[in-house]
Amino acid sequence: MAPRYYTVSWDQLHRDGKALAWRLVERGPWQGIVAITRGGLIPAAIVARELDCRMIESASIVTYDEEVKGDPVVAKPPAAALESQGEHWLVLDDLVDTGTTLRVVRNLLPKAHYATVYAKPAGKPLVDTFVTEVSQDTWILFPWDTEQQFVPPIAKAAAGK
Ligand SMILES: O=P(O)(O)OC[C@H]1O[C@H](OP(=O)(O)OP(=O)(O)O)[C@H](O)[C@@H]1O
Ligand code: HPA
Ligand SMILES: [Mg+2]
Repeated sequence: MAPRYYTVSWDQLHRDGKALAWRLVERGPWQGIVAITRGGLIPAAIVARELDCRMIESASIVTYDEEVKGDPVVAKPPAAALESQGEHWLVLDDLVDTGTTLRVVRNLLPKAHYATVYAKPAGKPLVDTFVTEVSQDTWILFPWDTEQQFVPPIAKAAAGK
């Protein structure tokens, strides 16, 4: 398990998604957006709203079971973007970590533009545009993977109560 966590709230994700849209608007116009499910779906909705884009395709690459990594499998190819090899399409994901997922999609859509909200160093060469970098040993906690819960006061935690 990764020793550090970077917790992202819904508000922060919305702000960071809009910051990504600002960077992408000047690179358009885009034929459409390919959202990499499932993590890319919410950033894709935020960016699509800001870029006034209504053509949304999806690609499903299954790699992780919670925090355990396996071999990537294309569970659903981005059919609408395949013919043009992704030219003028924007591929969106929530983050790039090792780059395994984007490497698979890049093989399918070599001419697309690749964007993520967050990026770790090993995955950076695979992404064209991102907003925030975190260290490789940080696990990003997204709002859909977490919930708020009670935390005891510091004094009680320190006393082991
Ligand atoms: O750069 P990588 O090492 O490939 O890791 C990044 C990918 O891992 C996560 O998806 P995951 O496979 O967990 O599926 P999910 O989006 O359905 O949660 C994340 O949403 C990225 O798509
Ligand atoms: O840091 C991460 N957070 C959430 N999902 C992930 N999938 C790969 N890396 C991560
Ligand atoms: Mg994902």
